[in-house]
Amino acid sequence: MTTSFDTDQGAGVTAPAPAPALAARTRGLRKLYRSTVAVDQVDLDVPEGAVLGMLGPNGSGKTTTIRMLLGLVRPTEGEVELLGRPMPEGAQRALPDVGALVEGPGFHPFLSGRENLRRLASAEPHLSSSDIPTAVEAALERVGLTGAANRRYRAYSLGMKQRLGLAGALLVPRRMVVLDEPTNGLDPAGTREIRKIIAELHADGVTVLVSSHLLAEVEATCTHVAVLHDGTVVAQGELDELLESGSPGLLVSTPDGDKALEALQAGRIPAKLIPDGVRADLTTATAPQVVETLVRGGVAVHEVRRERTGLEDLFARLTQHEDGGEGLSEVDEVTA
Ligand SMILES: Nc1ncnc2c1ncn2[C@@H]1O[C@H](COP(=O)(O)OP(=O)(O)OP(=O)(O)O)[C@@H](O)[C@H]1O
Repeated sequence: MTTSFDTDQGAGVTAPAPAPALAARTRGLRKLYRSTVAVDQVDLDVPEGAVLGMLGPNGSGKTTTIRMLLGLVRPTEGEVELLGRPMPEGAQRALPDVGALVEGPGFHPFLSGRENLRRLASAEPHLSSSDIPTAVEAALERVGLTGAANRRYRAYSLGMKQRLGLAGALLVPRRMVVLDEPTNGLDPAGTREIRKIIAELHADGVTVLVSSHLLAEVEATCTHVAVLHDGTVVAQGELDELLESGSPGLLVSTPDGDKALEALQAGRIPAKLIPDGVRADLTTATAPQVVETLVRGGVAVHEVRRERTGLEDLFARLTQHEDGGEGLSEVDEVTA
């Protein structure tokens, strides 16, 4: 099942909204490793300015998709477009505007963090050599590595290596930043810093694509989400819409609970009493119909909001294995 939220939903009532500009898109993307299908028929849309969380259990194809987006892996079939350029052919034009933190960045083990970053900076087409020292120091500062900048890379902890990779992604202002499991190996303070950096990038209008198997991380930082399972996208869209779509309930706060229940029942809308009002079922009625029914029935409606599914429930439902197991391990659930 693929749940997508096209902007032209509801066409026929009003003119369809223009499709959002996409910072990245894939169509019919497929990657085979011998007989292993790593990614299958993936149509991914990354709207410009979004923070899109790519969620999926281990082995669901997140890293392979990201690698194909960045032109690091050639698709077996399908199309990839990054900042309007076909990949991997357009890599030279697209990549200078894309900062990426992907597994195993090629840092030199015997050079310090700072020296590694300087080497990386010298390969940045958007950075003149006179600006390299300032850009390197700013990036080190931003990821909290200034104090450890003179230590050799091989002496870095996993978290420090992640931070250095992130510093590389942030050396120059980018149009898009792609982060594959950025909080891997980071302690809670490091995780919070990553969230802050993602929020800053978002505020600056940068598109962020971040893969994660940590639901809380995605729920806290992302505007959009794409859920992968066994190499396919099983849901994608705005996070809020996705969460609301999972639960067809409208929560109505009212001091007239009994009266509200009576009015809804008379209107054949299934409902039940909840502590501060009623919950109306939206499988047969729309939210405006519920409100209209209540107002016509003389019910004082104080507040109306859609019931939201937790991302954890939604994710479990979408990635449930046929054997009944869920996509998350116990460790993940504890960490999330
Ligand atoms: N280089 C490769 N050679 C062979 N198989 C691969 C290779 N890279 C990935 N795969 C396989 O493709 C599938 C998808 O892997 P991928 O790393 O993209 O998933 P993922 O969602 O990023 O997983 P994780 O969260 O564990 O990093 C897995 O079955 C994996 O074993």
